Amino acid sequence: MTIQFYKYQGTGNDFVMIDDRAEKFPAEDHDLVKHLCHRRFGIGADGLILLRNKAGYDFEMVYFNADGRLGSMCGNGGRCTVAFAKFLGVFQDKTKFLAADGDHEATIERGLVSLKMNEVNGVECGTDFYFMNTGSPHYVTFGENVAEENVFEKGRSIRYNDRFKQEGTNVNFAEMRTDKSLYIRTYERGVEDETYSCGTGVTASALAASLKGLESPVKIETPGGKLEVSFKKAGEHFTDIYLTGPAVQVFKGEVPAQMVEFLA
Ligand SMILES: N[C@H](CCC[C@H](N)C(=O)O)C(=O)O
Repeated sequence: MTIQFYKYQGTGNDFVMIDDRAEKFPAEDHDLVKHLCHRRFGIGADGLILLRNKAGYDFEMVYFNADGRLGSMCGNGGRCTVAFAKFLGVFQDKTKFLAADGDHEATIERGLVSLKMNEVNGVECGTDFYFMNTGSPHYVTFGENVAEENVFEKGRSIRYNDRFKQEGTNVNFAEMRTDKSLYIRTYERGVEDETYSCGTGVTASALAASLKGLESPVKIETPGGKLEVSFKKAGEHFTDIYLTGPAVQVFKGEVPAQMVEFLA
């Protein structure tokens, strides 16, 4: 069996994207997913996404982290899957799809995908951090000179501390700039490294920043590009959360049968 795939990136968060409407992909083979995501032995990606049919929805997004395990929600991956669905002709103007954390709606305008995220009910406010679930768990810490931060070392030490080592967490380092925009770098669980951008992390950081006084919409820059997060806020209850930014098809290809068999 060969595997046809596309490669997408959303602000540098990159994904192997597979049209699996025929449900042929061996999704239980986590080693295969891990190999396909490997940057030396495979295609190379932060995650792998299957687009599948789902009754009552335009499609379902099934997301795996680069470590091969089924993931929770992925904001940039969600935006890329919407762009892929549009490319495949699965929807026209507005789409409704199912992801790991439930229903999502999205639109595409001038190449920018606007993805509705799940409501956030409650944020843990620590002494020097915020912790919340935006579809995936996110620890957010604010600082200065985030460009110089050792995101890998510090992020990893938080992700593997006593509190988080079991379930894991993503760790975001955010800087509030004088123009009220945010600069964010993220250590991602499941990739276990810094990625160029993390959609659910950018969303969590924008909501955390709103508790420090920033108003919607929040403009964000990550090492991989620019995003925007808008929302409605009532205390620590957030609704109508939209993550907006580019999602780009980079190339398409085929994993040959002997490689799939070798990996299996
Ligand atoms: N890159 C993703 C985050 C994936 C979350 C995943 N790394 C986890 O929580 O296990 C995003 O754009 O939202």
